[in-house]
Amino acid sequence: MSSSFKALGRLLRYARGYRRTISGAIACSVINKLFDIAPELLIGVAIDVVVNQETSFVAQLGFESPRSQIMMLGILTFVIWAGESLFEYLYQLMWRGLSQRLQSDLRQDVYQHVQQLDMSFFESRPSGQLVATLNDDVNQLERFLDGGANAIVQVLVTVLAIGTVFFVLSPLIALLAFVPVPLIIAGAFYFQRKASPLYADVREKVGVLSGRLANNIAGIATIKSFTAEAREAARVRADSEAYVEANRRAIRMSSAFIPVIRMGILTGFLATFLVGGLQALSGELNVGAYGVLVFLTQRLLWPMTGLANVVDLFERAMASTRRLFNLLDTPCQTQDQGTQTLSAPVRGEVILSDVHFRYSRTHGGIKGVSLTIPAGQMVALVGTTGAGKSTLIKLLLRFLQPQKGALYLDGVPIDQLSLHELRRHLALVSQDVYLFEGRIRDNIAYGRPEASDEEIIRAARQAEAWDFINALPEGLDTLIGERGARLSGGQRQRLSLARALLKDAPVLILDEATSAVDNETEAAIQRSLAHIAHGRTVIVIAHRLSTIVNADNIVVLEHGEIVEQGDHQALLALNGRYASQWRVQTGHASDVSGV
Ligand SMILES: Nc1ncnc2c1ncn2[C@@H]1O[C@H](COP(=O)(O)OP(=O)(O)OP(=O)(O)O)[C@@H](O)[C@H]1O
Repeated sequence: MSSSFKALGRLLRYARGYRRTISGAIACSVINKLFDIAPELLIGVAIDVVVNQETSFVAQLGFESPRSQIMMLGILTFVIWAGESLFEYLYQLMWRGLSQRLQSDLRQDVYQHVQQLDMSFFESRPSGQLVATLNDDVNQLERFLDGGANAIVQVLVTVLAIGTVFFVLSPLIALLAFVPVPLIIAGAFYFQRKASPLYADVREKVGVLSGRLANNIAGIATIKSFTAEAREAARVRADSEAYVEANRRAIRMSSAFIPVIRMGILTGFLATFLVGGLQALSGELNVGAYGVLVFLTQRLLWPMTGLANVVDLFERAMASTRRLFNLLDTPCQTQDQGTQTLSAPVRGEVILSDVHFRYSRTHGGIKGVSLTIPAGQMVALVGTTGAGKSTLIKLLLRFLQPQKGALYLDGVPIDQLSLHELRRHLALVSQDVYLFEGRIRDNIAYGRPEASDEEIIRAARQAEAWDFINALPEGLDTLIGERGARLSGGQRQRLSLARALLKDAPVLILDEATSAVDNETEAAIQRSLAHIAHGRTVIVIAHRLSTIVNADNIVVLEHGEIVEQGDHQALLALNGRYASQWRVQTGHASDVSGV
């Protein structure tokens, strides 16, 4: 329970900027509720007018004739109903407006924070879970603010306002009618305490389910090719059932609440009804006051049945709020505090000095790599799978932080540069090409949205992508589908190369750009490599050694360490791991130990 109020406190602090709207919304809810219970008072006053006529309560206010008293009550009734409607309109407008603003702010803030988080954060959880938090959890909060917040305010006003009327009219009956109130409130909090972990569980389960769905839809080709549909359907069923079960436990708890509350209400109502009736009969209590008390007991106690729903909404919303703030509180390991800038023109010299990095989960990584890549050179990283090639690239991009050693760009330690300053000088064609849904033009221009068509076409030509783009009926305006689904693998590779080239960074990094493509694309990339290497530093991770024979330096990695380096001829002459792998790949295999 306390954690829910903590979450609420946090939410209120977050919503500081909306303090005026919140106060306005609360004020409108309060006024609306006061108007809402006023007609019951008027009924009592009307009964009093009819029974007591010239000696009635209204007569004492100066309206002597019973007719003028009734007319006055009619006008008052009109004003009260009109006021109630007006303030209902206003509080709806304010609460809903607030809910829209807050949900949008929170979603944007959480998204912006999540975007800054380290790659390891994304590797350690299913993306669907994040999407669930950004969508479902934000929506829960919206639902609470749309209705729940107003309901809480109005229940409080009801108790206070009706309580005051009761004590004025008959303190004895007030006591009797109010006996169930603490019980009901205690019951609501008891229920809330029990329900809280159940709702946390519901949110958890929905996250798992969304994660599974998103993963499966993304991996649908794999599922189909392994004919694993039945197995996946069973897993989705299990997750979906777990969600149903978690909800069922929460529902069982919330459903028990209302019948219990109703019995409490009955006690209060009966007490007012019987004791008040007897007092009215004996003349101790005014008939009108008796009417008011009987009506108001209902108005007091019935809304409390709604308390269960409100607490329900509140709990769900606070479970979601906690998840959102947890994301917002997730610290970013990669410090972006560098303030140095590189002096122009950036040459693109990269130096690694005794760099160590170990992944905590797999103990893979790199150990003590020192390497100088002079500006303008092409360096190839080769080595067996898992040797640490991609890890080196991630360290250079500062997706990872070295545990020891340092990396330099143009002589400046890269952690002294802001991430923006560092990354704008590095262009990456990554292992898994990611294209965005949209037009070819926007994908190529992703790094420089302001690029002209001429520049886009030049980059496409350099990446040997222009021929196929030009052959498409809609050319650069062709929509390529999610992740570029309407293009071939080779075309996707070429587009991502064009995208990197258009960025025109002094350092170009190609991570296995040639391993997953057809021979023609490989040849095309090889041709463009020779062309694009001109005037910039190129770091290539290659599996096909034929693509990098012209590299200035070929670095062979094994188990995270450099074991050989030199140009193609030098490495062949060394007759070590590179030479043996070269023989395997060119068909002169006498030794099959892989590089
Ligand atoms: N995110 C990660 N978390 C934990 N361990 C990792 C992670 N990424 C890579 N590793 C481990 O670190 C080692 C080096 O991986 P890396 O991806 O750098 O190899 P690579 O040389 O690029 O391999 P490949 O050529 O197959 O892509 C491997 O043993 C791998 O299991």
